Amino acid sequence: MDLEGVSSYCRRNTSFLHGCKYRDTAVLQSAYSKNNTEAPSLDTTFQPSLSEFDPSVIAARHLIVAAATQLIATVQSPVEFLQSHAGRIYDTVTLGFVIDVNIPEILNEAGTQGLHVRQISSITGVESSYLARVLRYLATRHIFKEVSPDVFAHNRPSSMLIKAKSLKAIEEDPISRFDNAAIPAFLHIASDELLNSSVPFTSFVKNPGQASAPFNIAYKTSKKMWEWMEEPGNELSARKITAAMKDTGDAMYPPEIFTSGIDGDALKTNGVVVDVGGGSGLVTLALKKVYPNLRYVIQDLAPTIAAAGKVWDEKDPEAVKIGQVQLQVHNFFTPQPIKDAAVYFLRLIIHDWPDEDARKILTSKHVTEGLGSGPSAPYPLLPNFGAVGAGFFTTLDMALLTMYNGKERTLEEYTQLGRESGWKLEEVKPGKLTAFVFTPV
Ligand SMILES: C[S@@+](CC[C@H](N)C(=O)[O-])C[C@H]1O[C@@H](n2cnc3c(N)ncnc32)[C@H](O)[C@@H]1O
Repeated sequence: MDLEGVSSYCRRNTSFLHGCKYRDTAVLQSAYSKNNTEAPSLDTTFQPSLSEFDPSVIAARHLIVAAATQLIATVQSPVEFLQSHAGRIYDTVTLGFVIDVNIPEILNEAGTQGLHVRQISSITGVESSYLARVLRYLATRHIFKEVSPDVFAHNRPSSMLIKAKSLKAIEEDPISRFDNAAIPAFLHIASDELLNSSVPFTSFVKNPGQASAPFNIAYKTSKKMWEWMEEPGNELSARKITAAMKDTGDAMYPPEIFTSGIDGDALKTNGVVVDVGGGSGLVTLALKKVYPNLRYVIQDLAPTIAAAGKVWDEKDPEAVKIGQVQLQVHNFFTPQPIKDAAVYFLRLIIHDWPDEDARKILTSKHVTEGLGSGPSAPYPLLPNFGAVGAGFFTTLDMALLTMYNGKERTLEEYTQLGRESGWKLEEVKPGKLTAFVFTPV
């Protein structure tokens, strides 16, 4: 069913919700045609276009999804509604499985006519009846489509599961299979490290004194996940997490959300920006494009800095060669070696840690980023747009609790954290990722 079909179906069947009405789907359609791109269709693979970041598209999309989700919660039998929620664990499990056995790449190479499960079985070595059941579970939830009985092909959401390498390259070098494939890496982590760590969730929350986080109970380690990743045997986890962090930003967010976090033009030429816990330097890449007169230091733990070196060799080797960008091994619980930086930029760092550790990290930093905020949805929708608005951040909040006993913080919580560590909250720059600007007290 195309967009107009969904819209007219909704109009015919309910007059209840503000969001799921013709106006919003019409806004979507006109925004796509303004950008000369096709409005989304479930039947075609995802083609990124400018329209994805068009503010009117984002606003209309949020309203439609918030309305549709609320409509389901309202009209579905509460028993069925809860049952379907309890079963969502299998969304995680089946997504992890298809990614693990490279089905997205196999179907990509098969093309639009799709492939019978028997043929998928001969490539993966997985029994075809299991494949049919898993793929049907996902196709029933609009991930992949069953083009004829037992024949599956890609659709719009499933096309995002395709990794960045061919099947042959993946088979030749399995450890690198998630490199440059942020979304598959993220979903695989969800079905593996995150799912394992979620088993002791209830036990931890009832008795938080027993370990640092649910992750530590599940993996029988006292190390934080970042240190655990460095142990022999955990190389694939480390590669996946680096991959998931590296490009999630590129795929999900426009670069302005980083660059608007600092007023780089107001800083002195050659002023230093320290990208603390910078991973592969995604933030620095975006900042350097917009503020080329500044110098940058990307700090992280040794294995991540080694991986970052490879990324910069590919993306901007000159910047490292001339010293404009420096990659530095630094543990942020030890004293900051760069004393006179203009800005210490922390993205997605503080939320990984409980308050006590967050206070230790915040000894010499100026900018951090946290919870998204934006306009409220109209009545009768949930003001935070429910699953589509605050939804991702509440999921992230649970994942952070599970992996590190970290948390997404509110403005008040950030203000308090700053106050307790000698920093005054100067400014809040709203956006998809809100930037909180702190200066020393
Ligand atoms: C959630 S990622 C954020 C990466 C990056 N700031 C970004 O926004 O893409 C957290 C980063 O913190 C790093 N990290 C964890 N513990 C650290 C420590 N003790 N010292 C320095 N970096 C650390 C991890 O290696 C990882 O790259």
